[in-house]
Amino acid sequence: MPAQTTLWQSLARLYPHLRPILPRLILGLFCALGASLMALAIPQVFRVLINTSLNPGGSTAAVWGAAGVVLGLGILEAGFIALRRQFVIAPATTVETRMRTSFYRHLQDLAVSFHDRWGSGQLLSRAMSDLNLVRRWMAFGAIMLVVTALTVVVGFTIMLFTSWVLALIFMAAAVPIVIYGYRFNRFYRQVSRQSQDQTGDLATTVEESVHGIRVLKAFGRSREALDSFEEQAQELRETEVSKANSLAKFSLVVTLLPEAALAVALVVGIIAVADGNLSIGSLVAFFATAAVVAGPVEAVGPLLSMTLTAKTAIDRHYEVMDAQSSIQSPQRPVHLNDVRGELVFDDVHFAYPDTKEGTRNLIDGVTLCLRPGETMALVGVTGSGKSTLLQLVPRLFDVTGGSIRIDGTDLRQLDLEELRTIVAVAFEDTTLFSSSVRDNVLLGAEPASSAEADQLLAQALDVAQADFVYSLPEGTDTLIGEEGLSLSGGQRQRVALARAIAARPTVLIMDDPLSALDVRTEELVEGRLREVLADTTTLVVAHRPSTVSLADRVALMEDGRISAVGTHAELLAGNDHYRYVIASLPTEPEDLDSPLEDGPLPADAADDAAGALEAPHLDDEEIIR
Ligand SMILES: Nc1ncnc2c1ncn2[C@@H]1O[C@H](COP(=O)(O)OP(=O)(O)OP(=O)(O)O)[C@@H](O)[C@H]1O
Repeated sequence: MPAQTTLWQSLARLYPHLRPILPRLILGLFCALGASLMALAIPQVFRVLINTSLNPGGSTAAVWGAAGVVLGLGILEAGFIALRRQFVIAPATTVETRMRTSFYRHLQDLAVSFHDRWGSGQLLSRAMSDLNLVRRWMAFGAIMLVVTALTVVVGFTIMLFTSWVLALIFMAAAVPIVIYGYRFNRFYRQVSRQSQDQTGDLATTVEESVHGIRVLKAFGRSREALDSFEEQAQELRETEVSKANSLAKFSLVVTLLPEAALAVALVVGIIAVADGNLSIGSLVAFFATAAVVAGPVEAVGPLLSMTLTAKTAIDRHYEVMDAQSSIQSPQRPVHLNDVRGELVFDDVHFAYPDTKEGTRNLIDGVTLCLRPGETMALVGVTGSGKSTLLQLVPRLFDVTGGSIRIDGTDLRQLDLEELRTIVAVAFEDTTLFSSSVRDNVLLGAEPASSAEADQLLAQALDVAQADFVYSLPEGTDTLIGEEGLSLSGGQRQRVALARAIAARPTVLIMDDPLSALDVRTEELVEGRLREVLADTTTLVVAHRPSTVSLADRVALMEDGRISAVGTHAELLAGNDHYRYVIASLPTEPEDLDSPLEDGPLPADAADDAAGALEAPHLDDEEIIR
């Protein structure tokens, strides 16, 4: 539940963003005020004109003079309005862009656990529509609210001096408006918050459906998805209708009551003129001023609603901006020179934040040592926490107990950016960005020159067996579409693997990144990886015996710990649980789409598990380190 704040507290949070543009906003305010004063001055010209020049014996020249003054005032009013726009629009869009950029930067900094909790649509609507609302309020709402208030005060003062009796009648209408406005404010704040949250939920639904369109179509669930979307859209519609109704009622009260008061004032005014207590010119000036004041009074409803919506948008913005990243660089980071790549897990414990109390930690005392340059496969039954353990290395999550060290230094002592240069990750679920193959592959690389970039790109694509990119329409410059949807699963995996390789990491973390490759391509990739990344320490989650057999050693994960470490052959020979896990792994790739997919399976890969059974037997105790 978000913390409740008052309108002023919420608006005050904008001050740091507004400070740099304050002079221009103030100039804009003066211009808006100038425009209002010009409008208010026009009735005074009428008063003078009617009371003097239109009387018998009045001069025609005075009428022309008055007309000229009215025209001049009108031109000045229009000029002030144009200047107001000039002063405020550009700086307000600058503030909007800056706020949006800092919002995006903050999203990048926030830990994965934050993104696990928040729907993407909620973040999207905060980044786009909420900041748009804030900008419109800054550029128009805030200024007009001040100008409206001042115009009403100045206008009412003029009306008071013109005829205090009529002015008090007009003023009487303000009492019920203020009372009703208080109720409107409370209701409208709630409903506008609800509507903005529902918009975010709806955006999440659209995002998920577009992302999962293949699954929806394949399972024939498009109809159900549409029904659920319609239901959400309907809820949003109802909220919007109740928002609009509440604003319409408030606007009605704000318009009707002053009009009714003016009707009463007209009767009283005419009687006063008939009795000789008020001049005709003053009566005309009073009503002309009332007409000028009526505009701002009627605008109070929409302006108030705009302000309340902006308040909600500011609150929603700061709910994200106030979230602290639980994973940060230390104040005084340790810098590692010449990293060798020894990776040590020392009694590592971890539980996800939403884990029920009293449940055993998912990672419950993992102790493991990877020597520099070693390739270690991580094996375990599904759900045993292998992927979770890998995510602790680049600090996507932090350990809740124990430590992970690179070359003897706790990861938490390293600068995050430096850590993520040392460690590169290739996930099974590959995310490619909407840009060229080249940009995707070189995402984590820091080449010194474009020639080096070309070389890195070619080498990474070669190692990942991703030569297919050269036959794409624009070669490596081909845009691979939103999240690489235009590529097949295996192609995407190879581009993502090339990305990890191009980063030239000292420690490479791979979460079953070759699952979509056929065994022979996988073997080729592994072979080339060994050559190119001979000094790279690699920890790879393996779901196939073929991947396992290519590793120097294998670590077996069981009940949140590493229960055995050894070569594939050693473990097969001496560990029942390992044999059980290996037997349950699929031997076939999930997606045969490589250029070599039609080739025969190499005999050694096919016979892998069986052949290894003949390996010598070793005790678990003997092989664990
Ligand atoms: N972000 C998360 N928040 C909460 N729980 C999670 C999260 N990610 C995974 N889990 C839970 O942690 C457990 C281990 O998941 P993990 O993906 O690490 O297992 P795994 O051994 O890699 O499984 P598999 O072999 O099927 O990929 C699962 O029960 C899963 O539901």
